[in-house]
Amino acid sequence: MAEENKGFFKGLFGKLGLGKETPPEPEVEKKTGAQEPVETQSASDWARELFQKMEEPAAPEKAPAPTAAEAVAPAAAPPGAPTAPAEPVVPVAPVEPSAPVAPAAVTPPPQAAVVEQAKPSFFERLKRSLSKTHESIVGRMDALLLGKKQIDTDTLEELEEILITADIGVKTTVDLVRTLEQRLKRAELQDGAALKQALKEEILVRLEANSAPLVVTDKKPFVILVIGVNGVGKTTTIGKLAARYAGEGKRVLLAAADTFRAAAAEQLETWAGRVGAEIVRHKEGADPSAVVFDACKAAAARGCDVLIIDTAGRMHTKVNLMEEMKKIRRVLTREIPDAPHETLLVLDAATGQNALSQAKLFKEAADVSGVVLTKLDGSAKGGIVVAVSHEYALPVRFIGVGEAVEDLREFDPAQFVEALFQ
Ligand SMILES: Nc1nc2c(ncn2[C@@H]2O[C@H](COP(=O)(O)OP(=O)(O)OP(=O)(O)O)[C@@H](O)[C@H]2O)c(=O)[nH]1
Repeated sequence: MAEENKGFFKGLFGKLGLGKETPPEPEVEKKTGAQEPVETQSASDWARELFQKMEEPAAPEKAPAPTAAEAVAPAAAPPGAPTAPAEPVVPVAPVEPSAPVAPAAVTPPPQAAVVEQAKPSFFERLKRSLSKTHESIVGRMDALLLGKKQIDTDTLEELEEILITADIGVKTTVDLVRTLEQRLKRAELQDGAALKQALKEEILVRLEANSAPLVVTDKKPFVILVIGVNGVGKTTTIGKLAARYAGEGKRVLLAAADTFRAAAAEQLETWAGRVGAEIVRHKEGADPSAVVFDACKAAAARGCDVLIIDTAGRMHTKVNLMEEMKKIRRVLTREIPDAPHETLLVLDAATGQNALSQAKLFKEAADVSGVVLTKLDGSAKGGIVVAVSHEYALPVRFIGVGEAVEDLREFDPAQFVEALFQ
């Protein structure tokens, strides 16, 4: 399913005109959700159903067997799919058109087998996503400890090197190793197993110290400003968040303030239609602040619960970034005095140290209040989660482990560490 989606996404959102930065032109056309209504009801019902399923506790062992409908319902249609999600289709044996068939004659599909293959628990998927990171930390640690009778300071020095090269970050690694040295002095690290357990505990302590979920309060609208350089997965993350909140029954409005690229607004519009959200967008090249202004007005007029603002990620220098952010915030606070309620920085975990540099730049320039780490799936650089959280004291709100809508999950430090070490 993920592979299928990948191909679909690539085809649909190919980077048309990427890097093409046209100068802002006077705003000519405006398009809002009001002018082009979306089938809000059915799509949000679909999102609600999906997220109800997602919020079932992730069992490390085995997921409970879903119902017959779940067994055949599509997990997530790719963006661009019809707005109204398809009804679950229960496959039945083909019949002759003229031959009347009694209902009892319909043979149910072999559900259990389909379900087991189609729906691994989120923990299982997380574990799979972190397998390369597991290899780069735990795998190398196992090789280091192989045949070692006792743990000494040399072992910890070698562990230090492993952690630094696994993108845990220099500052966090030094802090971790110092703590392990103290535990060694207290004779707490008798063997390799004790060292591994101690490292796991210390990583968890550091993740938990800065961990906090994103709480969407009843402020109307609750404004989430989404920032990050281009290509990290901002738009996709916004789509997934919109699906989450629409699934909770909230009225969601998206603001397409990434006006540099027409495809960005189109991509967002596709997500809006798909998950039952509304959208405010202007023409390519329009002033992002004008989009924000219109979106604030629309959100207030329509009584929206959540307003999510997509921004362009082409602000390469700190000065540019600060100027652009100041402008957007000025417009925002004029309309909604305490907004944004969350400034969410999206980072691509696969970029490792680069993501860490972005966290530094954006934290200094843009008042970040939470982080989303995307593309943990298949990356060996998952250690960056620990570095971002500990080094910059930024709460990781969500992690992305794939392109599908259910692949964005609230960050749970204990679950993350467990999946990493298992
Ligand atoms: N494997 C994987 N791919 C992801 C994840 N999140 C986003 N992507 C993919 O990353 C690519 C870029 O995502 P976008 O949402 O377009 O990124 P963006 O930051 O909005 O990019 P611009 O619009 O160019 O600024 C898309 O192909 C997404 O499907 C994730 O968690 N895992």
